[in-house]
Order: sequence, then C-alpha cells, then structure tokens
Amino acid sequence: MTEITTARFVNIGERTNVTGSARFKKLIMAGDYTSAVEVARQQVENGAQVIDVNMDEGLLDATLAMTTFLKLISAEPDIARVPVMVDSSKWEVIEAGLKCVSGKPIVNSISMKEGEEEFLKHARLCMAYGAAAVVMAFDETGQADTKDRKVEICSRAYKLLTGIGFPPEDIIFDPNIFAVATGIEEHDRYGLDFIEAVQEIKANCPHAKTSGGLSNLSFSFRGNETVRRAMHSVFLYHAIPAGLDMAIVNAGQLDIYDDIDAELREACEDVTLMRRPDATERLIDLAESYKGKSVADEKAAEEWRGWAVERRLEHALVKGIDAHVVDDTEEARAALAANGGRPIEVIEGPLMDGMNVVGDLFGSGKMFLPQVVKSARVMKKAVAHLIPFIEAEKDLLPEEERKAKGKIVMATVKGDVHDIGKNIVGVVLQCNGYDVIDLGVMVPWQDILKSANDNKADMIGLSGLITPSLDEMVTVAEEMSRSEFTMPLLIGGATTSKVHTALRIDPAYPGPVIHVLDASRAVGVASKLLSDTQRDEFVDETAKEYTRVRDARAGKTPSVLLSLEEARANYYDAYLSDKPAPPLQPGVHVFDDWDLADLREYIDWTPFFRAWELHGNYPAILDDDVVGETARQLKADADAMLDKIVAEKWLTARGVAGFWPCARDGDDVTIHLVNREEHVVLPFLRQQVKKSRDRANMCLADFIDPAGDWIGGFAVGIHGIEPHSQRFLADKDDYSDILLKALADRFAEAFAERLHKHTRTDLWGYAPDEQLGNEALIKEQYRGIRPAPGYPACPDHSLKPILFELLDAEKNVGLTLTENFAMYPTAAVSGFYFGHPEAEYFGVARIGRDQLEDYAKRSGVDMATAERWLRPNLD
Ligand SMILES: C[S@@+](CC[C@H](N)C(=O)[O-])C[C@H]1O[C@@H](n2cnc3c(N)ncnc32)[C@H](O)[C@@H]1O
Repeated sequence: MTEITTARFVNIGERTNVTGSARFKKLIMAGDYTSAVEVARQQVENGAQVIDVNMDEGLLDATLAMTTFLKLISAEPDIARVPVMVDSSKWEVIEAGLKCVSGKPIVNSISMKEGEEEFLKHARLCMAYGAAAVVMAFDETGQADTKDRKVEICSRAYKLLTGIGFPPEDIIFDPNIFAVATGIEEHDRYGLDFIEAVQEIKANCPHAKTSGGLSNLSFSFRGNETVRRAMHSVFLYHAIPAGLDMAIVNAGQLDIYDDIDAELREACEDVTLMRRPDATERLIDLAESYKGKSVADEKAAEEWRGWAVERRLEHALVKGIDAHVVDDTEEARAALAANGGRPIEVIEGPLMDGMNVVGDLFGSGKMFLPQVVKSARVMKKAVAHLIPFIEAEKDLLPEEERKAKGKIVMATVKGDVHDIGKNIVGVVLQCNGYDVIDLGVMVPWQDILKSANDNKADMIGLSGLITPSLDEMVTVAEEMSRSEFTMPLLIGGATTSKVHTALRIDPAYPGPVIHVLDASRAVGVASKLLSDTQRDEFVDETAKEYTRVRDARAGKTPSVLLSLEEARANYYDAYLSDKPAPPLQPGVHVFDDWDLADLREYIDWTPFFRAWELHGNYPAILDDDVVGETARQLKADADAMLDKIVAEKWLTARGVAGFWPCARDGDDVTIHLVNREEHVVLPFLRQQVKKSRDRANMCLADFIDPAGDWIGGFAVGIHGIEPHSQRFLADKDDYSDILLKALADRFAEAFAERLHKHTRTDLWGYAPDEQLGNEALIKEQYRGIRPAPGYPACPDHSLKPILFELLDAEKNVGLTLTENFAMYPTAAVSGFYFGHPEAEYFGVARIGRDQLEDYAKRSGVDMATAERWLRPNLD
C-alpha cells in the first residue's frame, strides 16, 4: 500500500486491548501474561509502531493488570523499542501505567469532558511524566460529531494546553471517527467531517498531531471483512494527505488501495467522501456480494481450479468447498480407471490425504468445528459419488480393504430429543474415517445394545441434554453390564460431566467409560480406544482419574443442610407491597405465527457460536485473533440461511402466554382457575444449604403473596424444520442441517425473549414504558424473571406437564413432552413468569430427605419417582 505505508503515518497496534480483542482479554483474565506478551510482540512484528494497552474490564484489577503487563513488555527489547500508549478511562490506571513505562509514554486519553480544571490537572501530570497525550474532541457538552465542533474543541484544548507549557508536538488530537453508512442520514457526513476537521486542526494548531480509532468507521459492516478492509484503506488514503498522523488500526488488515476491486473502492469512496446521496444504499447492496469472502479467498478461488485433480480435492476438503467436488471426484476416478485403478483408491488416496490434513489442523487448534463440518460435507459428497462404482465391483474387493478405522453406535437416549451435539460428533468421527451408526434420538437401551451387537460395534456413544437423560445413561450402562458387554461407552452432551460420569455411570459398567468433553476430543478418544498400543494406558489412566474424582467426592465434607423447617423459617422476605398489579390481559394468549423477521432482531448470538464450539462473546468473537475468521464465516452462512428462512418462510414460530390469579401456600403456588373447582398446584423447591450471614434460603414461591397475587407461564416452539432437514441430509449436507437446527434453537430463545417483553409491556403490562435494547435484554436487565423447569431454581422437569396443561400447550403451540419431559419440536422453550421486582434466579442445589419426602407428597408421586426426578439435587 505504497501511498499509505511510505507516508510518515504511524500504525497504532490495537490487539493488546481487552476491550477490543477477545483473545487478549481471555489471556489476561486467565493470568497468562506470557502469551499476552507474545500478542504485543506479534503486533510489533506486524508493523505496529506504537502499541495501545488497555485493561478496562469490570472483572479485572485494571491497575494491577496494567502494571504487570507493562513491566513485562518493558523487559522485552524488541517490544520496548516502540512507544506504549497507556489507555484507560480511569486516571489511576493511567498513572500507575505511566510509572512502569521506560521510554516515552503516550496517555490515551485526556479531554475536557469534566471541565477545564480536571483537563489541565491531567495534562500537567502527563507533562510531569514526559508523556504525550491523546486529546479527545470531547467537552462538557459531549463528544464532537460535526466538523465545526471538532475544530472548535481541539482549538480550545490547544490554547489551554500550550497556555500551561504543554509541548505542542506532544498533543495528539483524536477528533472521533464514527460509523458511516449506518442508514441514518445524520451519519452520512461523519467520514468527511473527520477528514476536513483534521485538515483544519492541523492548520490551526501548529506541531500538534492527529489520530483516530479506525475500526469504528466500518462498524455497520461487522462480519464483512472485505468491505471493512476496503473502507479502512480508502479512508486512510484520503485522511493521511489531509494530515492524519496516526490511527489505531490492525496493520495486518489493510488492503493495498490499488488492489481493491474498483467497484468496491468507488462505493467506499462515495460513502467516505459523501459523493452521492445514495452512497450508503449502494455500498450496502454491493457489500452483500462480498459477505463472508476475503480478498485472498477470491484470488485463491480463481487459481486453484487450474491445479492437478488430487490437489484440487485436497484443497476442496480443507477449505470446505463443495461446488466442484463431484466433478473432481469423477475426474480422479476416471483417470484411475483408465490406468486399471479402482474407485476406492480415490478415497484412500486424495480424499483421505485431504481429510488427514483437516484432522491435523483441527487437532492442532488451527481449524475449528464449523470448518470441519464443512469439510465433512465435501467428503460425503465425494464418497456418495463413488459408492455406486465401489458397489459395482464389491465382489472384487476383499473385506478387510473396506474396513473403517472403527465402528461406533451413537444415540440420544430415551426421553431426550436433542441431537446437535451428537450430530456434530458423528460428523467429526466420520470424516476421520470412522463408521458411525447413528440411531437418532429417543433411543431405548434395548435398541442401542441390539444395534451394537448386530453391527459388531467397537464402542457406543451416548448423548443427552436434559438432566433426566443422565439417569437414562446409567440405565444403558447397567444393561450393558448385565448383557456382559465389554466395549467402551462414551458419554457426551451438555449436562453430562466428568464428575457425573465418574460417580454414577462408571461404577455401573465394568468396561471402559469415558466422558468426552466436546467434539474436538472425540477423535482423540476413539483413536486411543482402538489403538493396540495406547488403549490400555488410556483406559487405565481414565479409570484412575475417575477413582480420584470419587475419592475426592467421598472425602469432601458435604455442605451443611438445614432441616426443611429451618430453611422455611429463613425464607426470602420479599417486599410484597411491590408485587405487580394484575395483568392488563389475564388468561391465555395464543400466537400462531409470530413474525420471524421480528424475532431475528432478538437473537442472542453468543450461544450459537458456543454450539459450534467457538467460545467467546458476540460480537467481539468476530474480531477474535484466533477464531475470528471462522466465526465471521459461520455468521455469514447463518445470515444467508436466515435470509432464506425469513423470506421463504421455512419455519413457524408458535407461542402461548397465560396469566393466572394465585397465592403462595408454603412452598407451593396455588393457581385458581375460574372454570375449575380444584386448584392447580405448582410445588417449588427451597434451598436447604445453610447460608452465611443474612442470606435467605430461597424458593420461587417467596416471590408470591400468600394474600393473593398473579403468576404467568409461557411456551414457544419452532415448527417446520423437518422437510428442510431432510432435504439437507439427502444432499449429504450435515453442515446446513446442523446450522438450521442451531438457528431454530436461536429462534426459540429469541421468541421467549420477545414474548417476555410483550408480556411486560402489554399483556401483563407492569412495565409499559420499558425501553431496553437487545444487549440489555440478553443481560436480563428487565423487571421479573422467567424460570424454566429443569433449570436451577426449579430443577424438576416434571413441572412441565402442569405448565403445559395450564397453557394447553399441545393444542395451542403443537408442543409435546417425552416421557422424560423433553419438549418436541426440539427448538422450544417454556417457563413461568414472576413479575415481582425482587424476583431473581438462584440454584436450589442440594436438598435433604425431609424435603424430598415433603415434595413427593406435595406433588402426589411416590418417593422413588421423586427421587428419580430430583436425583441431581440429592447427591
Ligand atoms: C438459558 S438462557 C437463555 C437465554 C439466552 N439469551 C439464549 O438465547 O440462549 C436463560 C434462561 O434460562 C432460564 N434460567 C436461567 N437460570 C435459571 C435459574 N437459575 N432457574 C430457572 N431458570 C433459569 C431462564 O428461563 C432464562 O431466561
């Protein structure tokens, strides 16, 4: 980028900033300063000429983190050669940082936000430390947005600073880069205003410098890296000649101005310089065609089609590109056949070679789950093309040549319908050469054992998401034991854990039992279990580990439990005068088809990435140093599918909410239905673990007035995935299938959020004026809660049938419950509404036999049943 880098322009590295880099934050939070120092080193190696260090994170002792880190980097000669920008919104952190910088420091930032006096006090301190200072264009009335305000504030600050002898060359003005192309007309001028302001500030304030944070500019194109990079480069191309001296920027993420696609460059220029009224619209339209693509990808796209077929197949696998795979596979097969080769050799040769590369990259953390699932899709399509040819010559093929690495029978256990995790593990194992027999969901133990026998499986893998499935897994283990199985049993799924596996499942089965934490471990575990050399040691080690877990548990003094009576005496004394007014619209309200486009706005994306084993908060995850690129690609694929789901109406969101008069009666909430004689009783559980000081032993009933009150309930479900799921599976496209299921789950959660809001503002109406954005909703900053059966405050899933009956959820929403109370369709959420302002979530945790007996009585079930439902709370 000749025009930019050869200028005296300074790149300020932004990766050592906990607010901007999820990876750096993770390292600092984990106290991994060695790796954090490496981030700084990499930045300098990548061309950063100043590094910005920021430790402003609520959960962090920012002063300690800042001083620790600065001391460490000042001891590294190749990092210490560049100046450090000490960045914090807290002056005490800045000052502590200044004490640790050896060279000339830069303070980021000072401003007139709190008046001239405070501003000059900070400026004097900067002078005392010989520090340069970034001066934000911010005054007592706020941040400068127009050109005139930017110039006015900076000129005033300049006068004040030079007035106290602040060296003008140590002043760095930051006149605020704001997001453009947001669709809001007032924002259209932001780019041009900044550039013009820089020009005037440089003219008015001799020797002062200018800077800006570049990433804000393209904020509305998050996830579209190509467009963001182009916007940044175009912006600098015009801002540097105007006098911009430096910018906080990821130096590795700028494009060469001349290399930017001409159409895109022009559109970015139109936006930056406000050259036409429809500039934003045009850039947004054009941006669509760049979604999820990087410039490098596009170039590579042209090149690789010219390579030899084996290399093309490997490339397609590693990159997950399925567009040409059938043609390429056929070409490879035909070429082999012409020389007397066999179709299986395409699999054993180039396809397996490619998958081995994928396996290695995944194993070493250089590739992530979404990419692997895409690679598997390519592999499946190639294999599907070859199968008829292989079948045709099957008789010629000795049995052992067709042998997979191993055979695994997988199932989601009886009573459970969740299969995203199982499907992901299945795909990962398949693409690593294992033969996977997937029995689907709700599979009784008899079928699992029979299939394992019939297929001479090497191992069984069980999955489940809801807590009753843990018991179901124990049953499978016991039955395997009774039938004298010896094969390994693998355990996975969101509620499973090493501790539960060690305490409950391992003792039930004498063969090897292994808890598999996530899909990325599945291949390692399977290959060790099937390896002649590693198996015994691995099985031994795991067994020892589980014994250690059991011993540790046995040696642990259990938490002290109060008697149920004592716990009840220490109930939570809510201020009942604050209870919500009766609902504006009592009774049951059915929503047959909530607008998907509306729900899309309420999606919480963080759990979506977690489902794909990409950990980190959205949106920061999109810019994460390690998984950012994968996350962006995944998000682009998700957005593209969402566009179709909404436009073509693939899914139907059905929901119901109801509100009923009730009263607290001990730990029960009793609901009075107008049309019924008898009351409906919701038995809740109370915390029994002895609390310190004045903390209460909570029960959800505590938020309800015994003298009369209201409670609500809801159930939402997303219908219609089946035909699409079947279409994807017929097309060997597990990636799209898993994506669709994950998105259906997101819609269900978004619907629960949306309906809860509608409840607060309209149906119940206790918060008619609530104005919360999606982030605040995700953080649950509203009044009231919606505890869900099976979650810690009401852990008993068997509350669901009572709730479903109140809501008539089967008829109204088409939702059914399995024998273990999993909801079907799988993408579904249900719960209760509590409107009291003090209502909050808590965990019931361990309870005593006295409460178990009492609860069994209140729920009208025998002890064995109660024990079964409450097992996780009894251990
Ligand atoms: C599982 S998250 C789901 C919301 C998240 N934004 C999403 O989209 O996945 C939060 C929900 O879980 C339930 N929940 C969380 N903690 C709970 C607790 N301690 N007791 C009962 N329910 C709880 C509530 O229904 C709450 O709204």
